[in-house]
Amino acid sequence: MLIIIRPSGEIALKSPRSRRNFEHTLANNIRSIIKEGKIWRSQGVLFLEVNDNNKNIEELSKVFGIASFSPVMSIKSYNNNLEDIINKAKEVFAEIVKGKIFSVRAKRIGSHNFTSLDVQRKVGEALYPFSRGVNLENPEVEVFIEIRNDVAYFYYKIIKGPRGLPVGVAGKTVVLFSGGIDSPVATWMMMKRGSIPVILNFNLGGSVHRKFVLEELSVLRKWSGGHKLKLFIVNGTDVLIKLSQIEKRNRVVMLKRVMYKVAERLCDKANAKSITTGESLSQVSSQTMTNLYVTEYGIKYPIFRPLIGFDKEEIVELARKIGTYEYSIKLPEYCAISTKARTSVELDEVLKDEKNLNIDYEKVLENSEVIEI
Ligand SMILES: Nc1ncnc2c1ncn2[C@@H]1O[C@H](COP(=O)(O)OP(=O)(O)OP(=O)(O)O)[C@@H](O)[C@H]1O
Repeated sequence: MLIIIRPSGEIALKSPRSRRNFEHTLANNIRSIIKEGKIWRSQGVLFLEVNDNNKNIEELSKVFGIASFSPVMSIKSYNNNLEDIINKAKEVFAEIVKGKIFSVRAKRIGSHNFTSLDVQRKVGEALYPFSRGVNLENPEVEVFIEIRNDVAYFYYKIIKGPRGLPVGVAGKTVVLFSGGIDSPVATWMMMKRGSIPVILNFNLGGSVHRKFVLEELSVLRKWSGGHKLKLFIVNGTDVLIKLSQIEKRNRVVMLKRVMYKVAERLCDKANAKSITTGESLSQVSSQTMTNLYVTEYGIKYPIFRPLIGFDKEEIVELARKIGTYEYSIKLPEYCAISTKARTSVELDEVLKDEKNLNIDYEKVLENSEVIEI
């Protein structure tokens, strides 16, 4: 089976060098998902040749960097002969247009002694007797012919990809991953922009928490362009016990600060250049602008919050589409940390608490469980 894969529109807008790199990463990602066959680049698209029974093809709709793809039939070296194209079109499409109102769409790259309009008209005429008529604006089925130099491709299915950029082109980010609804969506958004997530979870609910995090990550793994996901699980209850030494009103922001600080150490270790969270402005009291300012004060890496402007309904909609929602909602409430924060903590107080607590972030990270998914 031959498949034509169209990269996201924005890849085509890059400089020739970046475009080549992006397409190359996309091809590698596809290769590691499809696991067999041949893949090659040609004039802005990728071609993939695989066994007809390859079930992994469906996974292409989750590969970032793909705008769409189509299984195609092709004829080679037809010597600029429109008759050959018409005959092949009849062979491929007669059954598809049978009893239906249809339209033919044709595109061309290269020099030929006919135009795309000629192809549409002639193939339309040839298919007409099999059909119920032609309607260019509102057909029941569309059939496509794409002529690229001396090869003509025929297809009738355009399957959408998720667009975005191939995972791997944008470097690594450490994601603070709670297992709630938001952070899996934030992880997905960063992968959509080409970043490889390194997952950091503070376990606050023992084996139940661990189980849901792993399940959500196995869903996200389907969107990772074949890249393995590395998960670091920190013992969050140990941290909570330490935090019982400070005033209740500062604990939630302090816990978040500990998370950011450990994430900072993990960035150093994993060569990641940013931290990502699932925070959305003012969603809960720990996510007010003041509290976010205090939480991230002095952190040396940029903090990305891809959901900052989203409301909960929008996030839920995305979580459903991604497939993590059904696991996130089962995560018990005790794993949510933000319910009892003051909306505006004092930076000086928190910095003083931090000094007194004197947590060894390096050690916290060293003691984490590391899993590769
Ligand atoms: N246990 C945790 N381990 C790692 N990161 C966490 C943890 N709890 C919270 N975070 C990070 O802080 C962000 C905000 O968490 P918070 O509990 O305040 O809000 P939330 O809306 O419930 O987020 P989520 O739905 O992702 O749990 C999370 O999106 C995540 O990035």
